[in-house]
Amino acid sequence: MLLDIHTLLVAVALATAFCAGARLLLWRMHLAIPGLSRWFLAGVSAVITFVMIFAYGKLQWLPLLSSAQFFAVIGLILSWDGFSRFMGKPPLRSLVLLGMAAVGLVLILIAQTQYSVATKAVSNAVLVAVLSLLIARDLLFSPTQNTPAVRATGYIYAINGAVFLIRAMIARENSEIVDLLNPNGVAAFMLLWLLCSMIAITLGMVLMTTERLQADLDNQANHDPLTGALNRRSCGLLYEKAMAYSRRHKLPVSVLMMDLDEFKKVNDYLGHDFGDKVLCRFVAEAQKILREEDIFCRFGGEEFVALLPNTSSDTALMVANRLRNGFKIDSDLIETTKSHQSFAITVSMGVAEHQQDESFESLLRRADTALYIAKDKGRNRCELAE
Ligand SMILES: Nc1nc2c(ncn2[C@@H]2O[C@H](COP(=O)(O)OP(=O)(O)OP(=O)(O)O)[C@@H](O)[C@H]2O)c(=O)[nH]1
Repeated sequence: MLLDIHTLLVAVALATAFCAGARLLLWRMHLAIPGLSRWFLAGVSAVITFVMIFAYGKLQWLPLLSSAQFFAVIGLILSWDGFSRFMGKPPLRSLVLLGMAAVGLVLILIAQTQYSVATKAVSNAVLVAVLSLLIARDLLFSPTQNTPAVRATGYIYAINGAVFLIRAMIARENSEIVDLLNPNGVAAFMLLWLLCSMIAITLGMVLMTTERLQADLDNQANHDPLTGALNRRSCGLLYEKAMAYSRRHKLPVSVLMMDLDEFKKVNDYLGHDFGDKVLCRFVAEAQKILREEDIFCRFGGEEFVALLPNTSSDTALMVANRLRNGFKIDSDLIETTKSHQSFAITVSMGVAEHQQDESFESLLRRADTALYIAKDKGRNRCELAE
């Protein structure tokens, strides 16, 4: 197969420019997602790199080659910073600046003192390999974002690291052969790899962004925006599953139906915003006290439901009272800060254990009846269903 080096170089430069354009669009379309601006700037750096390599090919002026290497490394540092921001890690701001200054300085010195081409080729390849492997490590071993697109992008960076390590080894033996403008198989392979990896990485960035948007959508569809608790829609499915599991394994399962007391008064006297804060506090308290396997959701307004798998009514009543007391202590604090309005913010609960062959609706109805008995008996109490 005959591959013309200059045609390949033009193809890589064009593909890089298209990729930078795609990254610009990605960033402008999703300004709220962190890191995308860095990916675009990295794309611009890559374009500058190839323009400089091209110019070096024409002019044979060594500082152009050093600048190309400088921009290649800056591009990688910007990408790394972008991935860190995207994954919610602290940005590499100081590292970026330090890296830019150090690499720039070293490359300018190398260009001026005219070290051998081999030294430059080896040092540049090692630098690119190390940065690529660092990015790959962040993507492949992320504890929070282990998604297919993140892993796939991580693998591309890992392969890039390996390719550049091999390039460094070849450059140590023969610096001429790794020269991208030298028409030989190594240079052609390198240009082809750069073409493919640039497209694959940009595609990876697009897919990572799509995954993020999908996760945000799922989150919005399943959670109450005010308190962050699961909403009624998403709980339906989870409840069905938990009930089916308990039925199959003949395990007890109980339900807590909870309603904040005289919440209208809270809103009327202390304001709607304050009411919102009380709702959030209640959810925080519930999430602190309930177990991970318990399914807690905001059923609507100031009403909440929790399904407690593998829990009998006695234990459920104990949990309900613990939650009621925990929330009351919290509300006492609120009361002292608003001393001119003296009423306690409390919660009433109805507790019901699932009976054999009972439907979920009937279980909820019994818990609801118990809740209204608790309200009738003066509120701030938990009642067990018949
Ligand atoms: N701040 C705030 N208030 C809400 C929200 N959702 C529902 N509410 C209010 O909750 C109050 C519920 O009032 P009611 O149904 O009369 O019940 P209550 O005042 O709690 O009385 P009892 O349940 O009998 O103790 C209404 O005033 C609603 O406006 C919300 O998201 N934020």
